[in-house]
Amino acid sequence: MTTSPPFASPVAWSDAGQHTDIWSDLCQTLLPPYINTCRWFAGKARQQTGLQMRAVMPLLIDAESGKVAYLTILTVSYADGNPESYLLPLSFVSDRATKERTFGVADVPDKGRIGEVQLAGKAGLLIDAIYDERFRNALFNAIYDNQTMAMPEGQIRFQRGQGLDEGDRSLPSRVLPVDSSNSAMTFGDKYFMKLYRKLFRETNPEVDMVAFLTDVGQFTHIPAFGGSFVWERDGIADVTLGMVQRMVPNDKDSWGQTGDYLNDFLYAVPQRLFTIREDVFEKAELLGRRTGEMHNALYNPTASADFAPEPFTDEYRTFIINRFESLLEQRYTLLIDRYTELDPLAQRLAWVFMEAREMIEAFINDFRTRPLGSLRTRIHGDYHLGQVLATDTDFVIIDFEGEPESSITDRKIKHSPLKDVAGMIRSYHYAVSAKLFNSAETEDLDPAYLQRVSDRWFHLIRDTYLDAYFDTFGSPHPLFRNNNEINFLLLIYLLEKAVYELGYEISYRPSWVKIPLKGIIDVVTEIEKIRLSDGVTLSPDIPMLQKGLLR
Ligand SMILES: Nc1ncnc2c1ncn2[C@@H]1O[C@H](COP(=O)(O)OP(=O)(O)O)[C@@H](O)[C@H]1O
Ligand SMILES: O=P(O)(O)O[C@H]1O[C@H](CO)[C@@H](O[C@H]2O[C@H](CO)[C@@H](O)[C@H](O)[C@H]2O)[C@H](O)[C@H]1O
Repeated sequence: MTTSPPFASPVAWSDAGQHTDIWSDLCQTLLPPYINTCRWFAGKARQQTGLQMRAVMPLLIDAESGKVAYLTILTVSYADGNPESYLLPLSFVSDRATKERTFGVADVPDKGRIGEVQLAGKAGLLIDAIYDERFRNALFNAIYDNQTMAMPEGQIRFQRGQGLDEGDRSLPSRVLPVDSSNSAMTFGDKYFMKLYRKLFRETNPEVDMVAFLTDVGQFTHIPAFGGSFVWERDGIADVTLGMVQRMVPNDKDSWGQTGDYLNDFLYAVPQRLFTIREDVFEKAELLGRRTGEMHNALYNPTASADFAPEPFTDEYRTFIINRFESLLEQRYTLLIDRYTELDPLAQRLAWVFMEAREMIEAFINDFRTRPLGSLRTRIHGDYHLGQVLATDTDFVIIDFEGEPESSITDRKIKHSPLKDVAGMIRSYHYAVSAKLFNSAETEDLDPAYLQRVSDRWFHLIRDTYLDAYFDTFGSPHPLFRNNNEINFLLLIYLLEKAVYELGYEISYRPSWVKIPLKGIIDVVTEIEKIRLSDGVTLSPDIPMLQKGLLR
């Protein structure tokens, strides 16, 4: 990624920390196009109105040469809604470094290249510093050494956790080639470091969830905690910048493992054979059990207020209803804006969703008054197959950061654990839909046949997962009052998750939009069944689901 002519400034890279001009110039030139290519930048689908440099924090990355990188915080403003802040670490690699055969331009992959720059007459490349090994090492060693670094504003506190072993300083590192909401690095293939991209003025929930699950819940199916680094300022809430965990040796996550199993399934589909290997059921059962154990560990009536279980209060109901309404509003607006870019099937599904608006709103409204005796606790919050690493014989659950779209305060709200269960059920639905509807093997098959087969696979795996999950609680359990409440809450959370996913896919993977749309329509079909058998709950003047539009 290059620009021509290169960005030029009379200021040398090592002095740039004191010069605000260079940063405001970069915010007008190289940085906006760059961040719009990054997977971690969530504002791509929104109308951006400006980019400002909020903070510039120097970090010494090479003591001998005095080289620095900068941890910068960018604030992006939008035509609608609140601004967002992102962490972008920056490093400068001079052309000369390449000639001297030290770390150089050629070592930086395309996705890390921000643009060519000329600083105080020195030509080189401005890069995302995670691609500079010296920067990665500086972060890791600062955690190992429990350093505190004074910054122009406040300080960065690096804190080592129990999972980081003595002697493991200065390990070789690399950036993991995963495309996700944050950036992932490994050290000595023994430690995993996550650099948070979207920042909030609050401790990241991942840090307190992992601490609670390890110290109080004694839950062992998460990676051991290796430390964190946090930006601290007087009188302002801390901002978590990154975290280290033990690396879990795994071939793939459960999304990849389920995808492999689905390949076997897929090859038999054109021959009209329905075959699911016993291993697939065993894995779904084991995952149901591990999910139940995680929720048992999070259910602790004697825990401090942050984690103690709570009933379904009016305040919570209002929170869910308001969130649902604003999610729906945003999603309908996004769908209308992007409608012409959708493929024909997605367009038909989008119509059914739009026609179902009144029914969905009436269902959500029912949540306001329905008596609920179940309880709420802290939960994972963004639970799906990609958040579960598959080891040889078991599972390890990762990424307790919560939903990337929500504020940190909202991510700490207690929910029924069924919200996580709904997340995993949605994920099984995603896995089979993505495989059957996006593969060459099934391209020529009748879509109605594919849909039947896909639904059958999904229902069998979902029920296996659910049975194993509920078995871990024994019966009855204070978290779940009765089956009626379980069914109602699952529907609410399934619908909420699918509506959330719709926005996620429009922003990140438009060709996948039909998967959450189908998920929404399936839940609305279930709601309609309730409505037909219970004329009292929902008003009869609301139109029925317009499935005819799918033809
Ligand atoms: N402790 C770990 N050990 C090994 N790999 C991990 C570990 N934690 C995360 N990963 C890998 O990094 C990817 C991204 O991590 P995740 O926590 O999901 O980040 P994000 O918040 O960006 O979604 C995961 O999908 C997984 O492949
Ligand atoms: O893992 P993240 O915290 O970045 O979560 C976000 O990205 C997920 C995709 O990577 C997204 O998950 C959706 O797609 C998955 C398949 O790729 C599927 O298994 C999930 O069920 C579906 O929700 C997640 O919603 C988003 O928050």
